[in-house]
Amino acid sequence: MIEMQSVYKTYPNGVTALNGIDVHIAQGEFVYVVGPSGAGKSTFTRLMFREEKPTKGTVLVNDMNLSKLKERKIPKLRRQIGVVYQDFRLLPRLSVYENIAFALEVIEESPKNIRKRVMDVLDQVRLKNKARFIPDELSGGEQQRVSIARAIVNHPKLLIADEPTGNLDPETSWEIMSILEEINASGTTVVMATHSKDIVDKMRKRVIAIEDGLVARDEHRGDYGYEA
Ligand SMILES: Nc1ncnc2c1ncn2[C@@H]1O[C@H](COP(=O)(O)OP(=O)(O)OP(=O)(O)O)[C@@H](O)[C@H]1O
Repeated sequence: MIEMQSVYKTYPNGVTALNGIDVHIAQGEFVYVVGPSGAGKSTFTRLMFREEKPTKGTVLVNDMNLSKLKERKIPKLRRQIGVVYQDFRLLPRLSVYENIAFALEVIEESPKNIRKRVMDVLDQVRLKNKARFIPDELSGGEQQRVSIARAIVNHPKLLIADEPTGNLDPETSWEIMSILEEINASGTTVVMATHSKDIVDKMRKRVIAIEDGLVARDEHRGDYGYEA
């Protein structure tokens, strides 16, 4: 599902964030990406949905070669990938329902399908009763659940989460993790960058550690490996 071969990324300001990454992630895996601040974790995940382009090397996602992907093909790639950020990134003036429906309206789904899909994902993230609320009326954990619902409403094969629990307290973080686990159990590949030792050590999944732009460790049922 994701293949990186000798991937380098140097930003225009001269900072080299990735320094020769080789990684293979199979469909259905759950992968934590860990490592010190500034090690290249976000850059690594941003390459997967063509938010960034590699300076050198090959990035394949769902059999698409992202190094060669034409601009006009990017929407097709993004429809297969859901992305969740630390800061939720919801549209503040739209309701919960509208924030999620928006992702389907842009791909011209029928109104009937949109309604069904939005209500299904709201059920999945346990927020059906808050469909009419606006983001400001929700707790941080609820906002993150809306952003997860928005990310999965299209049935993506891949869900990328960049520190999804970074702004949340431990209890709320566990709610988010149980939802991500359910999504993964239904067959979606999940790649999650995190600084949470607690979560990584308890959930025991594949751990890819990035240090200085290189894969320093890649273990199945790995641990966080750094001090909290
Ligand atoms: N858009 C950008 N332009 C220039 N340099 C960048 C950009 N994004 C990241 N960098 C630099 O690339 C390096 C890797 O950053 P990245 O955000 O990938 O690390 P990270 O491991 O995700 O860090 P953190 O855990 O703090 O989020 C850092 O030195 C950072 O300053």
